[in-house]
Amino acid sequence: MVDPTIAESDAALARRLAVLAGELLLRVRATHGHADPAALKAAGDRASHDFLRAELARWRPADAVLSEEDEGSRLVDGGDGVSRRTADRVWIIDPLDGTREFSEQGRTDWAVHVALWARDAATPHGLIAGAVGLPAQHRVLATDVTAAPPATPTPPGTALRLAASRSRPPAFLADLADEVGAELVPMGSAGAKIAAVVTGDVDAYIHAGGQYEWDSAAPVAVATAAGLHASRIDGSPLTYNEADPRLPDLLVCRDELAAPLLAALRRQLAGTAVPSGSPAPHPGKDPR
Ligand SMILES: Nc1ncnc2c1ncn2[C@@H]1O[C@H](COP(=O)(O)O)[C@@H](OP(=O)(O)O)[C@H]1O
Ligand SMILES: [Mg+2]
Repeated sequence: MVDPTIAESDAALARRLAVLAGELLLRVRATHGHADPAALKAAGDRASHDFLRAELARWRPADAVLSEEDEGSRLVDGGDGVSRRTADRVWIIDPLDGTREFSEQGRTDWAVHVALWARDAATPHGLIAGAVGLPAQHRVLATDVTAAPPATPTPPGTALRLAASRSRPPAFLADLADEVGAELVPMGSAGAKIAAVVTGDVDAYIHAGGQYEWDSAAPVAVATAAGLHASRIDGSPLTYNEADPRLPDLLVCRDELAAPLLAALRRQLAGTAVPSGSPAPHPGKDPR
Protein backbone atom coordinates (compact mmCIF):
# COMPACT_ATOMS: atom_id res chain seq x y z
CA MET A 1 0.00 0.00 0.00
CA VAL A 2 1.30 3.45 -0.89
CA ASP A 3 1.62 6.00 1.92
CA PRO A 4 -1.35 8.35 1.28
CA THR A 5 0.70 11.33 2.53
CA ILE A 6 2.94 10.94 -0.50
CA ALA A 7 1.28 13.17 -3.07
CA GLU A 8 3.01 11.86 -6.18
CA SER A 9 0.90 9.31 -8.05
CA ASP A 10 2.41 6.07 -9.33
CA ALA A 11 2.15 7.32 -12.92
CA ALA A 12 3.82 10.63 -12.06
CA LEU A 13 6.60 8.77 -10.23
CA ALA A 14 7.10 6.43 -13.20
CA ARG A 15 7.29 9.44 -15.52
CA ARG A 16 9.71 11.38 -13.28
CA LEU A 17 12.02 8.39 -12.85
CA ALA A 18 12.01 7.63 -16.59
CA VAL A 19 13.01 11.24 -17.30
CA LEU A 20 15.75 11.31 -14.64
CA ALA A 21 17.19 7.93 -15.64
CA GLY A 22 17.17 9.15 -19.25
CA GLU A 23 19.14 12.27 -18.33
CA LEU A 24 21.60 10.05 -16.49
CA LEU A 25 21.99 7.86 -19.59
CA LEU A 26 22.63 10.90 -21.79
CA ARG A 27 25.43 11.92 -19.38
CA VAL A 28 26.89 8.38 -19.42
CA ARG A 29 26.87 8.46 -23.23
CA ALA A 30 28.53 11.88 -23.33
CA THR A 31 31.19 10.92 -20.78
CA HIS A 32 32.11 7.50 -22.20
CA GLY A 33 31.86 8.26 -25.91
CA HIS A 34 31.32 5.46 -28.45
CA ALA A 35 34.86 4.10 -28.85
CA ASP A 36 34.14 1.03 -26.69
CA PRO A 37 30.51 0.01 -27.30
CA ALA A 38 30.59 -2.92 -24.84
CA ALA A 39 31.84 -0.70 -22.01
CA LEU A 40 29.28 1.98 -22.87
CA LYS A 41 26.42 -0.57 -22.83
CA ALA A 42 27.54 -1.98 -19.48
CA ALA A 43 27.95 1.49 -17.95
CA GLY A 44 24.51 2.59 -19.16
CA ASP A 45 22.72 -0.56 -17.96
CA ARG A 46 24.36 -0.34 -14.54
CA ALA A 47 23.93 3.41 -13.94
CA SER A 48 20.26 3.42 -14.91
CA HIS A 49 19.45 0.24 -12.97
CA ASP A 50 21.18 1.45 -9.80
CA PHE A 51 19.41 4.81 -10.00
CA LEU A 52 15.94 3.33 -10.56
CA ARG A 53 16.43 0.63 -7.91
CA ALA A 54 17.50 3.21 -5.29
CA GLU A 55 14.67 5.63 -6.13
CA LEU A 56 12.01 2.90 -6.03
CA ALA A 57 13.36 1.68 -2.68
CA ARG A 58 13.19 5.28 -1.43
CA TRP A 59 9.70 6.19 -2.70
CA ARG A 60 7.92 2.81 -2.76
CA PRO A 61 9.77 0.64 -0.20
CA ALA A 62 6.96 -1.93 0.16
CA ASP A 63 6.87 -2.75 -3.55
CA ALA A 64 8.86 -5.46 -5.34
CA VAL A 65 11.01 -4.76 -8.41
CA LEU A 66 11.61 -6.95 -11.46
CA SER A 67 14.51 -5.56 -13.48
CA GLU A 68 16.38 -6.78 -16.53
CA GLU A 69 19.60 -5.84 -14.77
CA ASP A 70 18.98 -7.81 -11.55
CA GLU A 71 19.35 -11.56 -12.07
CA GLY A 72 17.90 -12.26 -8.62
CA SER A 73 14.71 -10.33 -9.25
CA ARG A 74 13.86 -12.66 -12.14
CA LEU A 75 13.38 -15.50 -9.67
CA VAL A 76 10.04 -15.29 -7.91
CA ASP A 77 11.68 -15.55 -4.48
CA GLY A 78 15.02 -14.02 -5.33
CA GLY A 79 16.44 -10.52 -5.37
CA ASP A 80 17.47 -8.27 -2.55
CA GLY A 81 14.07 -6.66 -1.99
CA VAL A 82 10.44 -7.69 -1.53
CA SER A 83 9.57 -11.07 -3.14
CA ARG A 84 7.53 -10.56 -6.25
CA ARG A 85 5.59 -13.80 -5.61
CA THR A 86 3.80 -12.32 -2.59
CA ALA A 87 3.99 -8.60 -3.41
CA ASP A 88 0.76 -6.89 -4.40
CA ARG A 89 2.68 -4.37 -6.49
CA VAL A 90 5.71 -5.03 -8.68
CA TRP A 91 7.65 -2.41 -10.63
CA ILE A 92 8.80 -3.96 -13.91
CA ILE A 93 11.72 -1.96 -15.26
CA ASP A 94 14.05 -2.06 -18.21
CA PRO A 95 16.71 0.51 -17.28
CA LEU A 96 17.99 0.65 -20.88
CA ASP A 97 15.95 -0.87 -23.69
CA GLY A 98 17.68 -0.84 -27.05
CA THR A 99 21.11 -1.19 -25.47
CA ARG A 100 22.65 -1.85 -28.88
CA GLU A 101 21.30 1.42 -30.29
CA PHE A 102 22.39 3.34 -27.16
CA SER A 103 25.96 2.31 -27.98
CA GLU A 104 25.73 3.52 -31.61
CA GLN A 105 26.52 7.18 -32.17
CA GLY A 106 23.62 9.34 -33.31
CA ARG A 107 20.85 6.77 -32.77
CA THR A 108 17.80 7.89 -30.86
CA ASP A 109 15.89 4.57 -30.69
CA TRP A 110 16.59 3.55 -27.11
CA ALA A 111 14.47 3.96 -24.03
CA VAL A 112 13.94 3.73 -20.28
CA HIS A 113 10.96 1.60 -19.18
CA VAL A 114 9.23 1.97 -15.79
CA ALA A 115 5.94 0.07 -15.28
CA LEU A 116 3.86 -0.90 -12.28
CA TRP A 117 1.96 -4.21 -12.11
CA ALA A 118 -0.69 -4.69 -9.41
CA ARG A 119 -2.29 -7.95 -8.29
CA ASP A 120 -5.76 -6.41 -8.01
CA ALA A 121 -5.61 -4.48 -11.30
CA ALA A 122 -8.76 -4.54 -13.39
CA THR A 123 -6.90 -4.89 -16.71
CA PRO A 124 -5.95 -8.35 -18.09
CA HIS A 125 -2.26 -7.40 -18.22
CA GLY A 126 -2.33 -5.99 -14.67
CA LEU A 127 -0.38 -2.83 -15.51
CA ILE A 128 -1.67 0.23 -13.63
CA ALA A 129 1.01 2.84 -14.44
CA GLY A 130 3.97 3.21 -16.72
CA ALA A 131 6.33 5.53 -18.54
CA VAL A 132 8.67 5.22 -21.50
CA GLY A 133 11.49 7.73 -21.57
CA LEU A 134 13.06 8.46 -24.97
CA PRO A 135 15.95 10.64 -23.81
CA ALA A 136 17.61 11.15 -27.20
CA GLN A 137 14.22 12.14 -28.67
CA HIS A 138 13.64 14.55 -25.77
CA ARG A 139 10.30 13.04 -24.85
CA VAL A 140 8.57 10.80 -22.38
CA LEU A 141 5.30 8.92 -22.84
CA ALA A 142 3.36 8.04 -19.72
CA THR A 143 0.02 6.59 -18.68
CA ASP A 144 -1.09 9.86 -17.09
CA VAL A 145 -0.32 12.21 -19.98
CA THR A 146 -0.22 10.40 -23.30
CA ALA A 147 -3.13 10.60 -25.74
CA ALA A 148 -3.80 8.25 -28.65
CA PRO A 149 -2.97 9.44 -32.16
CA PRO A 150 -5.94 10.77 -34.13
CA ALA A 151 -7.99 7.87 -35.53
CA THR A 152 -7.07 8.00 -39.19
CA PRO A 153 -7.70 4.57 -40.72
CA THR A 154 -5.15 3.89 -43.44
CA PRO A 155 -6.88 4.48 -46.79
CA PRO A 156 -6.92 1.46 -49.13
CA GLY A 157 -3.89 1.63 -51.40
CA THR A 158 -1.67 3.24 -48.77
CA ALA A 159 1.05 1.01 -47.34
CA LEU A 160 0.80 0.34 -43.63
CA ARG A 161 3.97 1.06 -41.69
CA LEU A 162 5.02 -1.91 -39.54
CA ALA A 163 7.80 -1.33 -36.99
CA ALA A 164 10.12 -4.30 -36.57
CA SER A 165 13.34 -5.15 -34.78
CA ARG A 166 16.29 -3.97 -36.87
CA SER A 167 18.49 -6.80 -35.57
CA ARG A 168 16.09 -9.70 -34.84
CA PRO A 169 12.89 -9.37 -36.89
CA PRO A 170 10.56 -12.41 -36.85
CA ALA A 171 11.23 -14.75 -39.78
CA PHE A 172 7.63 -14.49 -41.07
CA LEU A 173 7.44 -10.69 -41.00
CA ALA A 174 8.61 -9.95 -44.55
CA ASP A 175 5.97 -12.35 -45.93
CA LEU A 176 3.30 -10.90 -43.65
CA ALA A 177 4.19 -7.37 -44.76
CA ASP A 178 3.94 -8.54 -48.36
CA GLU A 179 0.57 -10.14 -47.74
CA VAL A 180 -1.01 -7.06 -46.14
CA GLY A 181 0.75 -4.53 -48.36
CA ALA A 182 2.86 -3.07 -45.56
CA GLU A 183 6.25 -1.42 -45.46
CA LEU A 184 8.64 -2.60 -42.72
CA VAL A 185 10.23 0.13 -40.59
CA PRO A 186 13.33 -1.31 -38.87
CA MET A 187 13.99 0.28 -35.50
CA GLY A 188 15.74 -0.57 -32.25
CA SER A 189 14.12 -0.87 -28.79
CA ALA A 190 10.65 -2.25 -28.05
CA GLY A 191 9.87 0.99 -26.19
CA ALA A 192 10.85 3.20 -29.14
CA LYS A 193 8.78 1.05 -31.53
CA ILE A 194 5.66 1.05 -29.33
CA ALA A 195 6.11 4.80 -28.78
CA ALA A 196 6.13 5.19 -32.57
CA VAL A 197 2.75 3.41 -32.71
CA VAL A 198 1.40 5.65 -29.93
CA THR A 199 2.51 8.82 -31.72
CA GLY A 200 1.20 7.58 -35.08
CA ASP A 201 4.64 7.48 -36.76
CA VAL A 202 3.97 3.81 -37.59
CA ASP A 203 0.74 1.81 -37.66
CA ALA A 204 1.81 -1.32 -35.78
CA TYR A 205 4.65 -3.20 -34.11
CA ILE A 206 4.96 -6.97 -34.38
CA HIS A 207 7.60 -9.03 -32.60
CA ALA A 208 8.14 -12.77 -32.12
CA GLY A 209 10.99 -15.11 -31.30
CA GLY A 210 11.98 -13.83 -27.86
CA GLN A 211 11.56 -10.98 -25.40
CA TYR A 212 11.02 -10.52 -21.67
CA GLU A 213 8.37 -8.82 -19.54
CA TRP A 214 10.54 -5.73 -19.00
CA ASP A 215 10.87 -5.19 -22.75
CA SER A 216 7.15 -4.54 -23.15
CA ALA A 217 5.52 -3.79 -19.75
CA ALA A 218 5.95 0.01 -19.67
CA PRO A 219 5.28 0.61 -23.38
CA VAL A 220 2.23 -1.69 -23.27
CA ALA A 221 0.92 0.23 -20.22
CA VAL A 222 1.30 3.50 -22.17
CA ALA A 223 -0.19 2.09 -25.38
CA THR A 224 -3.27 0.61 -23.71
CA ALA A 225 -3.81 3.77 -21.63
CA ALA A 226 -3.84 5.61 -24.98
CA GLY A 227 -6.53 3.22 -26.27
CA LEU A 228 -4.35 1.09 -28.55
CA HIS A 229 -4.52 -2.67 -28.97
CA ALA A 230 -1.78 -4.79 -27.33
CA SER A 231 -1.79 -8.61 -27.22
CA ARG A 232 0.23 -11.72 -27.94
CA ILE A 233 0.41 -12.48 -31.65
CA ASP A 234 -2.30 -15.16 -31.22
CA GLY A 235 -4.58 -12.47 -29.77
CA SER A 236 -4.35 -13.69 -26.17
CA PRO A 237 -3.61 -11.20 -23.36
CA LEU A 238 -0.10 -10.19 -22.40
CA THR A 239 0.36 -11.17 -18.75
CA TYR A 240 3.04 -9.84 -16.39
CA ASN A 241 4.75 -10.84 -13.15
CA GLU A 242 4.65 -14.48 -14.17
CA ALA A 243 7.08 -16.93 -12.57
CA ASP A 244 8.91 -17.12 -15.91
CA PRO A 245 9.43 -13.57 -17.22
CA ARG A 246 9.80 -14.64 -20.84
CA LEU A 247 7.16 -12.96 -23.03
CA PRO A 248 8.37 -13.73 -26.52
CA ASP A 249 5.88 -12.05 -28.88
CA LEU A 250 3.44 -9.19 -29.18
CA LEU A 251 1.31 -7.06 -31.46
CA VAL A 252 0.66 -3.37 -30.73
CA CYS A 253 -1.50 -1.40 -33.15
CA ARG A 254 -4.45 0.91 -33.56
CA ASP A 255 -7.63 -0.86 -32.58
CA GLU A 256 -9.08 -1.10 -36.09
CA LEU A 257 -5.96 -2.92 -37.33
CA ALA A 258 -6.01 -5.62 -34.65
CA ALA A 259 -8.47 -7.99 -36.35
CA PRO A 260 -6.89 -7.94 -39.83
CA LEU A 261 -3.34 -8.15 -38.47
CA LEU A 262 -4.23 -11.02 -36.12
CA ALA A 263 -5.86 -12.80 -39.07
CA ALA A 264 -2.73 -12.27 -41.18
CA LEU A 265 -0.58 -13.51 -38.28
CA ARG A 266 -2.77 -16.63 -38.01
CA ARG A 267 -2.30 -17.31 -41.72
CA GLN A 268 1.48 -16.78 -41.54
CA LEU A 269 1.87 -18.98 -38.47
CA ALA A 270 -0.32 -21.71 -39.99
CA GLY A 271 1.50 -21.48 -43.31
CA THR A 272 -1.73 -20.70 -45.15
CA ALA A 273 -0.96 -17.13 -46.18
CA VAL A 274 -2.06 -15.93 -49.61
CA PRO A 275 1.09 -15.97 -51.80
CA SER A 276 2.44 -12.49 -52.52
CA GLY A 277 1.07 -11.00 -55.75
CA SER A 278 -2.42 -12.48 -55.19
CA PRO A 279 -5.17 -10.10 -54.12
CA ALA A 280 -5.48 -10.00 -50.33
CA PRO A 281 -7.81 -8.01 -48.11
CA HIS A 282 -6.24 -4.65 -47.21
CA PRO A 283 -6.04 -4.22 -43.46
CA GLY A 284 -6.90 -0.55 -43.83
CA LYS A 285 -10.45 -1.65 -44.70
CA ASP A 286 -12.96 -2.23 -41.95
CA PRO A 287 -12.52 -5.94 -41.09
CA ARG A 288 -16.06 -6.38 -39.79
N1 LIG B 1 14.88 -12.98 -29.87
C1 LIG B 1 15.02 -12.26 -28.76
N2 LIG B 1 15.32 -12.86 -27.58
C2 LIG B 1 15.45 -12.13 -26.44
N3 LIG B 1 15.30 -10.79 -26.37
C3 LIG B 1 15.01 -10.14 -27.52
C4 LIG B 1 14.85 -10.84 -28.76
N4 LIG B 1 14.56 -9.94 -29.72
C5 LIG B 1 14.54 -8.73 -29.11
N5 LIG B 1 14.80 -8.86 -27.78
C6 LIG B 1 14.92 -7.77 -26.79
O1 LIG B 1 13.87 -6.85 -27.00
C7 LIG B 1 14.35 -5.52 -26.92
C8 LIG B 1 14.06 -4.83 -28.25
O2 LIG B 1 14.77 -5.52 -29.26
P1 LIG B 1 14.97 -4.91 -30.70
O3 LIG B 1 15.73 -3.63 -30.51
O4 LIG B 1 15.73 -5.94 -31.46
O5 LIG B 1 13.60 -4.66 -31.21
C9 LIG B 1 15.84 -5.58 -26.62
O6 LIG B 1 15.98 -5.35 -25.22
P2 LIG B 1 17.35 -4.77 -24.54
O7 LIG B 1 17.92 -3.75 -25.43
O8 LIG B 1 16.81 -4.23 -23.25
O9 LIG B 1 18.21 -5.97 -24.34
C10 LIG B 1 16.20 -7.01 -27.04
O10 LIG B 1 17.24 -7.58 -26.26
MG1 LIG C 1 14.77 -4.36 -23.27
